[in-house]
Amino acid sequence: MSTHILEVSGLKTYYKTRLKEKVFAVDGVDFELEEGKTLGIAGESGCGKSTLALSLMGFYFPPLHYGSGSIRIHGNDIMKLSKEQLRSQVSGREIAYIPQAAMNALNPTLRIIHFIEDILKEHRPELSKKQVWELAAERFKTLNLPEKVLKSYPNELSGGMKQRTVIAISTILNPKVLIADEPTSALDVTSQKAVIKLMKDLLDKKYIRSLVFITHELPLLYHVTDEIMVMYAGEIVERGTAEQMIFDPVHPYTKKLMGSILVPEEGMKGQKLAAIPGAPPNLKQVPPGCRFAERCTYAQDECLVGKVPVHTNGSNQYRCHFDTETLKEWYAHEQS
Ligand SMILES: Nc1ncnc2c1ncn2[C@@H]1O[C@H](COP(=O)(O)OP(=O)(O)OP(=O)(O)O)[C@@H](O)[C@H]1O
Repeated sequence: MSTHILEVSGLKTYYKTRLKEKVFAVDGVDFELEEGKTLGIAGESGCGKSTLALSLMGFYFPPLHYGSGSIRIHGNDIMKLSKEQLRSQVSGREIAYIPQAAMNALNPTLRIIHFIEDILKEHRPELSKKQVWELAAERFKTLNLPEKVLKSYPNELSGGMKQRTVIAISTILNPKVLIADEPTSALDVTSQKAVIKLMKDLLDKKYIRSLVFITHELPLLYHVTDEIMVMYAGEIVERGTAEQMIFDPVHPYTKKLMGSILVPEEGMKGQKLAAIPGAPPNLKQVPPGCRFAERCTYAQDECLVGKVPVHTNGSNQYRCHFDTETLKEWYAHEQS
């Protein structure tokens, strides 16, 4: 039996602008996530990471539209459900999403317990107010968060505590998959570590079964995730184990992204995505052939036309016209 908790196949979603133009932000994405595993998603700004996260939740509200493809959680295609079924059966229970800057979106006039009461009122209506408090207090205790936070207002909490609180609230229903979009950005290093520890605790205690972690902080992905997927212009261009993606990337784009951290681990600290000359293509009108070709130093005429093959070598998959041997030869030549 498949141990895949999440299986995404041929997913295409797009924005429709006010001028009725389509922005193909997620353009044929396939991947699966095993139970108990953590997957990192990296890529430059605008490559479609957040749109993929929203799409996985089934959050299709204009201007975002579903095009085609399936999203299966434990084999059940959530795209076959109505909006109401998605809201009541999937969101928060099967899959939870913490958007970028979620901690700043908490209503400042409400105490933290209120947000938990709101969720449980909808999903566990049989619980009394006292039982909700007990459940919340127990959860906070096991996650090393002080119980008194439940009585606090959001603005009384530090940034790091607020973010950990948001994560605890979002996972109160024990969702199978948690998608965290840049959960550590804008936090100091100590708070980042506390947020990472909290997410590891959620997995260890089986409050969540799998984690999708979106971030620009490559060293974080290496330490937190089992696998990393790199997106470029709405597509997945490479996927592999965290170790392979950081230290032995195959796709020219991943190579450029990761190039700056091919140094001993200690040296990775503080590294961010390296700037790559040029800009990604306009997602309203994606070019034929390889989408990275214009910026790729290895591109040849054939890259500009035709379908780009996906190569599989063990756990590594990448989308490029060239085989691994050829690419590695070029890389070695460049270094010598
Ligand atoms: N509401 C919207 N309407 C039209 N286009 C949008 C909308 N939101 C995002 N886009 C476009 O969709 C594409 C993907 O954006 P998305 O925010 O998913 O990228 P991202 O990789 O998450 O970037 P970042 O790291 O900056 O959050 C971009 O071209 C962006 O301009």
